[in-house]
Amino acid sequence: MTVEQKVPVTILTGFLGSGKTTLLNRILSEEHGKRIAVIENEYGQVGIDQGLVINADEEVFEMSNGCICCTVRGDLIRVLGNLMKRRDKFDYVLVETTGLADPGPVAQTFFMDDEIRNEFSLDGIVTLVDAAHIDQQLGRSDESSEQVAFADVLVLNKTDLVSDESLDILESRLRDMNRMARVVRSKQAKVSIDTVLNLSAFDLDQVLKRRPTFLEPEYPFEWTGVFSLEKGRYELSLEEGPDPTMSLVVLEDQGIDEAALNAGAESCVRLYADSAELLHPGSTVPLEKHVSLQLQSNGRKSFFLELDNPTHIGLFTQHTAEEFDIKVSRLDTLIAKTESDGKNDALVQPETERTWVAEHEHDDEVRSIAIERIGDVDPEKLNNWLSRLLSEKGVDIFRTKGFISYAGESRRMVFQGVHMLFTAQPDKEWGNEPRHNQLVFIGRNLDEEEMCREFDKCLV
Ligand SMILES: Nc1nc2c(ncn2[C@@H]2O[C@H](COP(=O)(O)OP(=O)(O)OP(=O)(O)O)[C@@H](O)[C@H]2O)c(=O)[nH]1
Repeated sequence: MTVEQKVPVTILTGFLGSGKTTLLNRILSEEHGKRIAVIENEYGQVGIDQGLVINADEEVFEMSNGCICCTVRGDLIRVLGNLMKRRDKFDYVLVETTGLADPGPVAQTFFMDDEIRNEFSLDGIVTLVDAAHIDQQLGRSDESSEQVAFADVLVLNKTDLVSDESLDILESRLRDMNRMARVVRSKQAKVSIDTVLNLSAFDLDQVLKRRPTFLEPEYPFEWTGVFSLEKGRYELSLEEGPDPTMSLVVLEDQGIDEAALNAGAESCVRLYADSAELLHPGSTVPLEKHVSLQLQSNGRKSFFLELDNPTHIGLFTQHTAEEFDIKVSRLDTLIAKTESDGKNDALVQPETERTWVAEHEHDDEVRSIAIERIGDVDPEKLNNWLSRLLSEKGVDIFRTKGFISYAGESRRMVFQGVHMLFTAQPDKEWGNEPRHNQLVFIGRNLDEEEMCREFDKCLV
C-alpha cells in the first residue's frame, strides 16, 4: 500500500469541556466532500458524547475502558481494526479523545502497530483550549499540559468569555509551551476546516527530537513471567494482593529474548482490549484470552492451567508477581511430593521475568459519577441544586453533562457544564423514546451517594 492510500487521521484533544464535540459537529456538518468516521473515547460508564454528536452519515464508534493511558492503544487498535472492514465507507478518521487523556499514547498507536501503520497516517493533532479555564487546568493537570505540548494546531476557543488582553497573555503562554503549533482563536470552535484537516502536520522526527521517549509504550500489565512447561496440569496460585481482582493473559509459545518479549507484549495490548472473563478460584485459565482472576476470598487461591503440548507460556499480569506472590507448580508432582516429604519441588521457576513500569502516575482521585433515572425532573429544583453544587464544588467538578427530562417539556434537555458555568438547552423531541435522565459528573472528591440523593429530590 502506498502512502497516498493511507487513511488520514486527525486527533481532537483538549481538556474537559474545551469544545472538542463542538468542533467535531462543525466539521461533520460542513460541506467538505469527505466521508468521516468518528471515534469517541469516552470517560465514564455512561456514553453521553455519542448522543451529542449530530446525526450524520458518519460512523461513530466509542471506546471506554479502564485507565485511559494504559488501555487506549489496545482499544483504538480494536476499533480501527473494525473500521478497516468497512474501508469503502469512509476516507477520513477523526478521533476525539477524552478530555482527561494524554494524547501521547493515542498518537503512538499510529506508529507502534504494523497493521495500523500500514493503513492509517496521523495527519495532525488539534488541541482545543478553553480560554476561560485553561489557566486553572494547566496548574492542576499534567494531561492538560501534554495536550498543549503535542498540538500541531491550538484552537484557542471560547474567546467570548475573556478579554482581548487576557487572550494575548494566554496566547503567549501557549506559544512558550509549544513553539511549533499554529494558534487560531475561535468562538464556538468556529475555525475553517482547512486549519484542522488535511494538514500533513504530524512529524514523527520532530516529535522524537523534542520527546525521545515518545515511542516507549505504556502497557496495561506490569509483569511477565515465562515458564518452560511440559504437557500436563499446573496450579497457578496467588495470595491476596492490593486489588480484589487481577487481569491476566497467558500466551503460548512465548520466547524469552527481548524481541520476543516485546512482540508478546504488543499482542497482549490487543488482548487486554477485549473485555475480561471473570474467573473464580478453581477455574482453568484459557490461553490467549483476557481474564480477570477473582481474588476476593481469604487465603491463597488456586487456578489451573492445562497444557496439551510442551510449551513456553508467558503470564502477562496486571500487577507484579511480588504483589500477589504468584506461583506456578506442576500438579501431579505437587500431590506426590506433598504426600511424601512435604517439600514442594513441583514449583516451577520462570525462565525469565520482566517488569513493565508505567511512566505515568494514575490520578486516582479523578473519577466520574453517573446518575441514571427514569422519570421527570422539576426544572426549578434541579437548577437550584446544580447551582448550589457547582458554586460550592465547581473547582473540583471539571465537567457536567447529560440529558434531562423536564416535566411538561416535550423535548430532551441537554445539560452542559464546565466548572461553575453551566447551561441547559432543549434538544430533540423525546418522541417514542422512554423519558429518562442521564447525568455525568467528572471531578475530584465527589460524594456519589449524596449527589444521587439530591438528584432524586428533584424528581417529580
Ligand atoms: N461560551 C462559549 N461556550 C462554548 C464555546 N465553545 C463551546 N462551548 C460550550 O462549552 C461546552 C462544552 O463544549 P463541548 O464541545 O461539549 O466540549 P468537549 O471538549 O467536547 O467536552 P468533553 O468531551 O466533556 O471533554 C458546551 O456547552 C458548548 O456549547 C465558546 O466558544 N464559547
